[in-house]
Amino acid sequence: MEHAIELQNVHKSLGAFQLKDLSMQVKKGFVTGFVGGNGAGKSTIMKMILNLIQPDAGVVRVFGLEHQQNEKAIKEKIGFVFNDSLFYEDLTLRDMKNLIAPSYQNWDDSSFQQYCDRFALPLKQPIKLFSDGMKMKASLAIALSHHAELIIMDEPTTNLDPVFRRELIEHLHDVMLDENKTIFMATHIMSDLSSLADYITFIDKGEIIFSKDVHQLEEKFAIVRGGLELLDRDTEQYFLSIKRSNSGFEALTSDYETVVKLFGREAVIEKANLEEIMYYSRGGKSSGSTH
Ligand SMILES: Nc1ncnc2c1ncn2[C@@H]1O[C@H](COP(=O)(O)OP(=O)(O)OP(=O)(O)O)[C@@H](O)[C@H]1O
Repeated sequence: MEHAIELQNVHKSLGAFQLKDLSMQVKKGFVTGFVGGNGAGKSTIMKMILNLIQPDAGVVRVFGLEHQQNEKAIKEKIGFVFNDSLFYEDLTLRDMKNLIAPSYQNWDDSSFQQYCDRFALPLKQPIKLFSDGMKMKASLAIALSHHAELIIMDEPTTNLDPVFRRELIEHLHDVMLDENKTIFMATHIMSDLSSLADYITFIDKGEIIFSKDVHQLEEKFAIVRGGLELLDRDTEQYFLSIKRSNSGFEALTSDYETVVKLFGREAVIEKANLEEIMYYSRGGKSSGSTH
């Protein structure tokens, strides 16, 4: 299957921060949530996908194409929505649209009009009078109006109140139902992803810890709590990370069924939610045994 995004053996140094030999893929036609703590490297990777920064080594492909030879073609295929407003805020949305539209071959004015109606965006008001939620919707309307196949969103819901957040997520649902798009979205708000995302890619300190199907995460990942006497070389292999204390251990497994068979009632085993999976995965391999 052709991937919407592919990073292969990418290296990048930014001050003290490094991406070392990073490889990842984003599946075409699905929503992938990109999660990880502050400074994990999400924006850096998104900027590389948009060709705003370049890797020191390695390859970035968008729909199989590399930026160097296909800058214009890739630009047509990507729409981006960032947390910070990228507009000249003294302009009206109509003026802003008139400024942006000529740079896209596939710009579709009637589609833009439809999204502005759907998102209740006023065209004749200066953008500085828009709320954060309206600015976000305006970015999305522009991203969708040049028929971008890939929508990249960097924390689109961070500044939004719960009502606007839900509305935006519903619009994204509609976009996925209506059209054959790929959405790659960085966020810290896990509840946004549980209803929207098909896949989750988790990055920590510049390292991809996992990239998995949401259902697989829900079905297979669990938190196990028990006494230290349950841990030995055999049992530890079923855990991705283990936190030990005087009163016992807490561990993350990606093999719920086997661990239930192994420990039965000797341990407390509960399915893990996304936040717990991230919390226990943090630090990756250094925080405990791996398999
Ligand atoms: N131009 C730069 N010069 C030096 N360091 C940089 C530069 N740009 C980013 N960094 C560093 O790279 C690291 C990764 O930053 P990045 O913005 O990609 O993280 P993030 O996962 O998007 O974080 P957040 O969730 O807080 O937005 C951070 O430690 C940041 O300080």
